[in-house]
Amino acid sequence: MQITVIGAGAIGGFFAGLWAQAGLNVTLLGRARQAAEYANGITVSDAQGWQGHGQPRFTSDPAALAHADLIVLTVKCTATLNAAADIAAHARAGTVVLSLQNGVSNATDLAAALPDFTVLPGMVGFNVVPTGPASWQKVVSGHVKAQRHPILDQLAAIDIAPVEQVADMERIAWGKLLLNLNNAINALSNVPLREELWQWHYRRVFAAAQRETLRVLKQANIKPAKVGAMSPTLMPLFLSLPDFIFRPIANRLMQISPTARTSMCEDFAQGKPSEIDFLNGEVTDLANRYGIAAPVNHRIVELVRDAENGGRREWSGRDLTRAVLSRRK
Ligand SMILES: NC(=O)C1=CN([C@@H]2O[C@H](COP(=O)(O)OP(=O)(O)OC[C@H]3O[C@@H](n4cnc5c(N)ncnc54)[C@H](OP(=O)(O)O)[C@@H]3O)[C@@H](O)[C@H]2O)C=CC1
Ligand SMILES: CC(C)(CO)C(=O)C(=O)O
Repeated sequence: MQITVIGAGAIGGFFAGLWAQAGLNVTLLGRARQAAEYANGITVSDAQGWQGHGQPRFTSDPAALAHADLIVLTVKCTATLNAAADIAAHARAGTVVLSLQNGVSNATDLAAALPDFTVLPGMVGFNVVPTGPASWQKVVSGHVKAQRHPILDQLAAIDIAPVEQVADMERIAWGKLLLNLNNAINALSNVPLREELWQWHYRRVFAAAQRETLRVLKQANIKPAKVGAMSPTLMPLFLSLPDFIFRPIANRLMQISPTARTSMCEDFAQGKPSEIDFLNGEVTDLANRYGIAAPVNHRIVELVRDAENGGRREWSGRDLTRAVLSRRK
């Protein structure tokens, strides 16, 4: 049974290393420039002190997809269709493709591009950061979930990040998207996740984006699942609490290491296009389809696009609140 992970970044590097150290047969399909970095395997760890080392095969040749029994896609949403073209060109028809990406539309897009393959949506509920070359650490508590399929049984019992199989991923994907509404705020703040969430002004913007999204989802009759420590409807209330109440409760509910940053913050740092269209952009698209306004998410999309085009990147909580919330009407 061969697993090929496409994308040797944070999520791909972490899972390829984790699964290889657990004894699974793993190939990591990355870019040619990454070959030297991954030549001696991958160190994986968590923030509680666990550490392991795995040695997946590294290749930058998509022809290697011909040997895969399970393909795990860990590229950014902006790269999904290019990766799908590689899969269509090289992998065997019928191969299972698991998307471990954020957003709600990757699996649908993949299924449309790969009609002869079995596509499974998946969700990674935690954050991964580099701790050195070919060295990845899980720095936020959380789970991995995926659409049920027998081929995933081999990933179910792996410590640190077991893959839980579920019957319906749509509600879970929307539950995760509610958390990912913070990715843009974190990127625009340009401070680590914990430092950002510890500030009421940033949380106000996050809560407003969530409230608006919950209203849109209600119209669309989508009931987002609980993905983090709290139900989706309680989250905006919790985020709106003053710091002196929020911080001690948050400390008990979630582990966020001081180095954690959202993946969009990393995109900004590396000058890569962000996934904004697949996160807050999904909300504004859905709102448009139902003829309702989503000014908070709309404004956040605008600010991220502006930052990507050279505009302001380091927003204080107060300035961001003013820029997003004062123009709501
Ligand atoms: N980072 C995190 O902690 C979390 C990320 N996620 C989600 O997981 C997904 C992956 O994110 P992340 O790991 O951070 O992304 P990264 O940008 O760190 O890694 C993606 C890698 O895939 C490479 N890539 C893109 N297309 C191909 C291709 N066709 N063949 C081979 N390699 C390719 C990219 O190379 P290049 O840059 O050259 O294109 C890059 O090295 C995203 O949807 C993200 O939102 C979910 C939870 C947490
Ligand atoms: C941080 C986390 C886990 C939730 O926002 C994430 O999904 C990301 O960084 O993209």
